[in-house]
Amino acid sequence: MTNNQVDFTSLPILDYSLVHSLKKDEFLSQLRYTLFHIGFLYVKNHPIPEELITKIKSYSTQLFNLPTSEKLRIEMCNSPHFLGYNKLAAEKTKDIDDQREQYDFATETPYTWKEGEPIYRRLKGPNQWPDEKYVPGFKETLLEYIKRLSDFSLEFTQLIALSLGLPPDSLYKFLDPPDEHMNRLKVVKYPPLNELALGSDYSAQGVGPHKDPWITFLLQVNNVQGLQVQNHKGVWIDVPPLDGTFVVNIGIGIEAVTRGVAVATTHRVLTPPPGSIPRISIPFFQTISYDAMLEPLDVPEDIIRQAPRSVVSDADTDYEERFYKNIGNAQLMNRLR
Ligand SMILES: O=C(O)CCC(=O)C(=O)O
Ligand SMILES: [Fe+2]
Repeated sequence: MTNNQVDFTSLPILDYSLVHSLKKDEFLSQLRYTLFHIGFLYVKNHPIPEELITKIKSYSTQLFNLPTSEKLRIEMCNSPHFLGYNKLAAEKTKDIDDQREQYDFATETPYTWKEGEPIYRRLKGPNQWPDEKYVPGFKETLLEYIKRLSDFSLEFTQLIALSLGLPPDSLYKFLDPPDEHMNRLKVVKYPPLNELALGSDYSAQGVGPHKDPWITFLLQVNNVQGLQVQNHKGVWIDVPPLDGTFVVNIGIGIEAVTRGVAVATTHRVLTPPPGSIPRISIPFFQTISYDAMLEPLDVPEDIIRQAPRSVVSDADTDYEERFYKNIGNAQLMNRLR
């Protein structure tokens, strides 16, 4: 650990209203500190309308009450784009089942892959939607939510660039052009331990330790705790749900292109304790272009000098190695495991 390494025991709460005020520099300096030392933050007074969030929260609960036949009709295994429903424990982290049930959705995108193109481009294509008779208005509302989060996340990447002394649109070159940019989102349910039928297996994981690919904006839907991030000593720190906030976190792609100055932090989700209601969350992933090359940006020397490094992590590093080599293939392989 270098001298200027600062550890953390909770996450900062950044006030987005400063961004459109005379105090923008104050926001940028708090953001820079957070990127150097934590890579995870809450943001309050963000631009996503509260009525939209209330609707999305309500739909997210309804999705898990759909008839099983309807869930299975839109199962992810039908989709070459890895969109749709996944049963409990269909995914793994570090070879251990993740005890969560989920739907993956994305910006509605046509399927344009042709024979001869890289196979990972098949990841792009349309959603599988539940029948509107079960969730009237869901499709329109979710697409509106994805659009708003897409705009917010683009603005946020400008702030990251500015805080690191870079031109505001520096990170855009790693994204697809706006008319082809497909962002992804999951609606996730983590049942409590007593509903998992794992006997006395108290090692159940909601999601195992990992880092995200690029940048994530997480909505914690209800008041059930479970998300934790790993600080520099390797200690797991709780990230409790806070009303009116998103949790934002930096992934390995942004860490790579900022020369390690913005840190990607390992996180996990614990299974809720016996007797708890299920935890529901909605992570939105701004998606790096599958064709992107992770060439490092020209971060000014004085910024690089200020940034500490050396972090303890329980995340799976194989994924990172694959990711650096070929982003499209890494994303695809991550799905096929
Ligand atoms: O559900 C959460 O709180 C976080 C989930 C997560 O880390 C992920 O899906 O990458
Ligand atoms: Fe994550």
